[in-house]
Amino acid sequence: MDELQTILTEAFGDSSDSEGEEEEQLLHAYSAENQVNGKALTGQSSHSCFLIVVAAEGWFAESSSNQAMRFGDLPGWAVELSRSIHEVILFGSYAAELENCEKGKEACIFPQDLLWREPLFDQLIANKYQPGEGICPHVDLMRFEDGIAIVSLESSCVMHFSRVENETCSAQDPPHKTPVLLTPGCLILMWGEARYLWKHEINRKPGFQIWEGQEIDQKKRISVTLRKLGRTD
Ligand SMILES: O=C(O)CCC(=O)C(=O)O
Ligand SMILES: [Fe+2]
Repeated sequence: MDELQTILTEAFGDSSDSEGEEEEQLLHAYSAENQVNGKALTGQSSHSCFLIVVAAEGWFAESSSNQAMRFGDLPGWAVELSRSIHEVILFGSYAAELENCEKGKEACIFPQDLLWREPLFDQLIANKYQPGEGICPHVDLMRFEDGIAIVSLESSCVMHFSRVENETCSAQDPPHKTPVLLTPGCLILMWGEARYLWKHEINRKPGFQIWEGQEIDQKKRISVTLRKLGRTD
């Protein structure tokens, strides 16, 4: 097994051993609210692999650089990452189905048509945020297809989701925001309503990163977002 595979296996587990207990512990399907189809699948503690590969790419070597993008052929590690996300979704869907079956609910972590498209992702963006820096409320550009994955690294933070139609809210009537806790190594999957009808944001200014009544200490944070460009024909 090559080094990259070892690193990815540490982060996501060995998908070939789908009956292993390790994998069972590996994934904790997490969803903030049922109406938000953004799910986070939390891997084991080790997410240093992505930091290693991001460093190896030489991205962020300059303190002034805080964003790197790739279109089309993704670097090998991102292809591996896409594969791991695919495996995680397959396993997570199975686990969610079992759980929801008992509750008589429908389960879908990521739609099958998106999961099996080729390639799963062909655009990558890595963002580096210093403490206090975040991202304003937005819906990702329509040039990207449905089905977006974000891997959140280093600092924990809270991502807030708010309905698009809340745009007209006044200062007296601020939009309702649904918080989702992102711990290091979290995978966020945005599709359907969560991708098109909800804005997402990370406000890391003091007073906004509250989880269970506690302000989360904000450190440097890196995220890796994977998307697929829409067809132009
Ligand atoms: O940094 C993040 O987790 C979010 C990134 C994001 O929303 C974007 O690049 O569109
Ligand atoms: Fe986004």
